[in-house]
Amino acid sequence: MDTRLFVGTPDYDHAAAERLGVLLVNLGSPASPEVGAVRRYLAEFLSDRRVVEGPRLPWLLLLHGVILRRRPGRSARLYRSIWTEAGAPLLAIARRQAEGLQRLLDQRVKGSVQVALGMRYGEPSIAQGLETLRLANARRILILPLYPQYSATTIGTVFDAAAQTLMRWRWLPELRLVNGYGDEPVYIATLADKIRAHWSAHGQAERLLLSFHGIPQRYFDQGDPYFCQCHKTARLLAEALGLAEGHWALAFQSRLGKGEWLRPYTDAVLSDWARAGVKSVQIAAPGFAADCLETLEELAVENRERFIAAGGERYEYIPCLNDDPAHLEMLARLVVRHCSGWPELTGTALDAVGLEARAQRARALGGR
Ligand SMILES: C=CC1=C(C)c2cc3[nH]c(cc4nc(cc5[nH]c(cc1n2)c(C)c5CCC(=O)O)C(CCC(=O)O)=C4C)c(C)c3C=C
Ligand SMILES: [Fe+2]
Ligand SMILES: [Fe+2]
Repeated sequence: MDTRLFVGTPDYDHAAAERLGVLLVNLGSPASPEVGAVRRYLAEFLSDRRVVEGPRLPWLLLLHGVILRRRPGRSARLYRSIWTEAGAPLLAIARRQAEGLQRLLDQRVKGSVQVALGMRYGEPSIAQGLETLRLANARRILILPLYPQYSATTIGTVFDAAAQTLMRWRWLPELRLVNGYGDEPVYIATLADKIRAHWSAHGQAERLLLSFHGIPQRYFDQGDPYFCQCHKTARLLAEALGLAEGHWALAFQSRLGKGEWLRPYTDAVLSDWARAGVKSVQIAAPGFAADCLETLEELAVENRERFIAAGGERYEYIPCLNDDPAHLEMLARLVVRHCSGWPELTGTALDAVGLEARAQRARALGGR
């Protein structure tokens, strides 16, 4: 453990090149699909006040007395069903995203950018990612949470964790935080291309369901913009795909506990559709940048069973953008736009890409 009050670099090399740091962040996964590791992960996740608000003491008693005794067993079984040779899918994909983004930026910025990975829960942590950037002499840092829509439960808590580390740095970097990108024309276009490619390969189902992770309804009532941002992403995507009203819907998945969460619920919509005679559906998750337990198990397996049991016949899950080249290109463009004006980009080919992306955005917004 570092016992210094503030972490500094007394042997700083004044001749060393300054770099631009990009901290790519996602939620994180347990270290292994075993019950103990899942319990540690859930304990960290569900102790986060941004995730579970409300009176502290009753919640901690419930969490440690009941939830952390029961849930890890069930969650571990589900994690085992999706675990890969490279580990948890979310983390394995995040590593490939970070490597791919580094490659793309290297081609264009000639080594002055360092990409690091930080997971909000588990490892590599946000503190470890920031330390990598500090040691790389990143004097400017862009934090890029891989959450297209803002919620206090996701991007809010990423900021908290980064701030907690930076509070101990003697020499702070310049900082920027990407606060969601779910309405960026380049994001919508990349998603639309992915869905159209699926249609070309498999044909189009009767309906498309756009499923987002839910949050408790009362967070929305108290001002969390997540619900509205999900609706905006879904509307823009449906428009880009030319989908008529009635051929698509938005729903929220992954609720936890007995309280009200954002509606409509994904599982209920699928059952209603099947009972109403809809035979084929495709389902995509535009709120997830990488496949994970919530998509690979809940969407691809659990909800399929529900739809078929209720009378549906054809159910296809369309994977997330993951490390698709088009996704990495989109992320590179996002980095460039958000780092606009920072010295590492000035006068480079990337700056030109940034200007073009801004012009594209202005055209898209002007057209609506
Ligand atoms: C009160 C609980 C939870 C809130 C609020 C919440 C919001 C939220 N989560 C994501 C993205 C992901 N969540 C994932 C797993 C997951 N989520 C919760 C609880 C809340 N999430 C739990 C307990 C779990 C763990 C799995 C389980 O036991 O069910 C994941 C997948 C992680 C993985 O390892 O694959 C993601 C991704 C968002 C975007 C969000 C709010 C907008
Ligand atoms: Fe979650
Ligand atoms: Fe789930």
